[in-house]
Amino acid sequence: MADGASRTSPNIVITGTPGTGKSTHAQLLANESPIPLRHINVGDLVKEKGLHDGFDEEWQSYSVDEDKLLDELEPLTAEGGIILDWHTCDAFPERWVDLVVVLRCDHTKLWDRLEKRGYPLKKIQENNEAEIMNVVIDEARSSYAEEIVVELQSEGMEDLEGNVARIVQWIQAWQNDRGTTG
Ligand SMILES: Nc1ncnc2c1ncn2[C@@H]1O[C@H](COP(=O)(O)OP(=O)(O)O)[C@@H](O)[C@H]1O
Repeated sequence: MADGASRTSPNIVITGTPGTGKSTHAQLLANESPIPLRHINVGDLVKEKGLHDGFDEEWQSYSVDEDKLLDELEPLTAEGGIILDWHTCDAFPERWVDLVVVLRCDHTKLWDRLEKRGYPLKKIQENNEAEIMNVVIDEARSSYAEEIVVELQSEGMEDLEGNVARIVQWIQAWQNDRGTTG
């Protein structure tokens, strides 16, 4: 069974309330990483591969079939070098994951981002409240070892660039620790 010790590239989860900047971070990280990383937008994968039990009109979201999702992701994560971009993280087994980045954003900024995205008011309120109530960071801390969970602010471009530079440094250190560089 593949675990962190057998991977030559790390698997990185980028999580956070919708609108905190997961996809933006994941794309920049995939571009700037010293090793090839594949960005998987889990929400898009669920839609493309039909890994759900239908669309919930009230909440404007898919009811994800987690068993199907995990079966789809298992062989990909076994190889390593994956960025998992999703608004929740506790479904992913600990053995898959080397680093969990939880993005945070001031709730008024988040509200504006979600409004621009055209979300219905109910969905904006739900997500805004989740950010205020620390839902995703609490979930990450209760699902993974403390030392692999990193909480980062994502409010401006300087945050984005600094966060990605920090994750790149972490990747280099991860490789050095395992003697997989060069
Ligand atoms: N650190 C940041 N600085 C400025 N704008 C950001 C930042 N992070 C995200 N955004 C903007 O917020 C919006 C939502 O970002 P996105 O990456 O799609 O979020 P998520 O994947 O978490 O739903 C986008 O318009 C993006 O450009």
